[in-house]
Amino acid sequence: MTERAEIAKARRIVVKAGSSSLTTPRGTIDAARIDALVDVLAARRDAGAEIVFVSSGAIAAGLGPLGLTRRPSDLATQQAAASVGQGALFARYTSSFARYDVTVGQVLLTADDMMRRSHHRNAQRTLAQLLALGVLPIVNENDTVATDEIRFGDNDRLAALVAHLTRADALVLLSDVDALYTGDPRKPGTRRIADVRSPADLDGVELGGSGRVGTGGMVTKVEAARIAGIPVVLTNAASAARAVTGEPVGTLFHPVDDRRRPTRHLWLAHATTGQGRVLLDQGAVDAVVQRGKSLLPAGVTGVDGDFAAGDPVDLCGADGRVVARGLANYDASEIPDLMGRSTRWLSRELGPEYEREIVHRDHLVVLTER
Ligand SMILES: Nc1ncnc2c1ncn2[C@@H]1O[C@H](COP(=O)(O)OP(=O)(O)O)[C@@H](O)[C@H]1O
Ligand SMILES: N[C@@H](CCC(=O)OP(=O)(O)O)C(=O)O
Repeated sequence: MTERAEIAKARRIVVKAGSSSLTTPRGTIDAARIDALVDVLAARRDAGAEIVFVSSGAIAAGLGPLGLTRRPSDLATQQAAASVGQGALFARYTSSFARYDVTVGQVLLTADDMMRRSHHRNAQRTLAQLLALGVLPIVNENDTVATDEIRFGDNDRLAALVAHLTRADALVLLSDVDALYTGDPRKPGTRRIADVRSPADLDGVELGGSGRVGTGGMVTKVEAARIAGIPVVLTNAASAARAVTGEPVGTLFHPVDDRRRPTRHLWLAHATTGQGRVLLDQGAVDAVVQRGKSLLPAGVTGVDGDFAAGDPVDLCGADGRVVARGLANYDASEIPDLMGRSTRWLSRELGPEYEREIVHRDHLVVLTER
């Protein structure tokens, strides 16, 4: 089955719309375009799919009401605009979906929520429950509390992570451009790319910056497609109806790997950042990367950073390259006394609780295939 057919048959679809598709140049919600998009989502839902909608546009929709003519550069004003705009957007979604008797639920997430395993699980459970209750979840970043350091900024990566959270079958990214082009389509001579089947298909493609009100441009969309691990269609809002029914519009990013990885692995690989580094000798790199083994203290040669047991840490080879990420079983400060020792020695000398691995294989994901 081609991935286009898979989209036509998808039981659960995450659809993400960028700011430019939902707001006017005056910095207000674009009610007509929102209604048109809601028509599409309601129809696809009627045809049997569960839809999770990721909506940007809070900042852009808050500009007009605050008398701002362009996106502010400081975080506090962006957050104020998002607070105003998010309310306006959600009110419109509520009334627009009500035309179809569809109840919507607002889910605001931060990058930090995605990174913390317990928050991630809570978000997963809430989304599952909303879907079970027949509610259509509408997700955005919780801009009012996001800080500059840990912020999605654009919603493309958030949409890919929501696709993981909900185990969606397909992801549709709606932008102000109808496809990925060989270069910024605002320049002459660029060509549409209909399919991206492997990273090699992106060789020589110029991934430019964002349009009028968006953030991230094509770079974040291509990145989102890479991490989603499911078929991803990129097109514009005008082609949304055709995109969600699997017609050959826009650009289809084919998943590189057919295997669906467990949510836990996707979370570790894409939602977390290493809170420190554990250095491995070559034998340990081989054991972890080639043979899917746990990381034992014997193969550790060093540790960097100030992480606590349970934190995600990067596992690095002798050359410093990150080969895997996993949840540490020890605080960083404990590891120097353990490294290079056999588990048997540690258990005999320090007690049976020291028999545990530095990182257990169930909480470890190999990153070298990226
Ligand atoms: N290679 C490319 N192909 C398509 N669009 C591109 C490319 N490089 C840059 N762009 C620009 O990216 C913009 C879309 O990104 P962005 O403004 O962040 O959208 P959104 O608000 O939908 O997330 C388009 O308006 C387009 O001008
Ligand atoms: N969470 C932000 C997203 C900002 C943004 O510009 O995103 P996008 O339009 O998807 O590139 C908002 O709602 O304004």
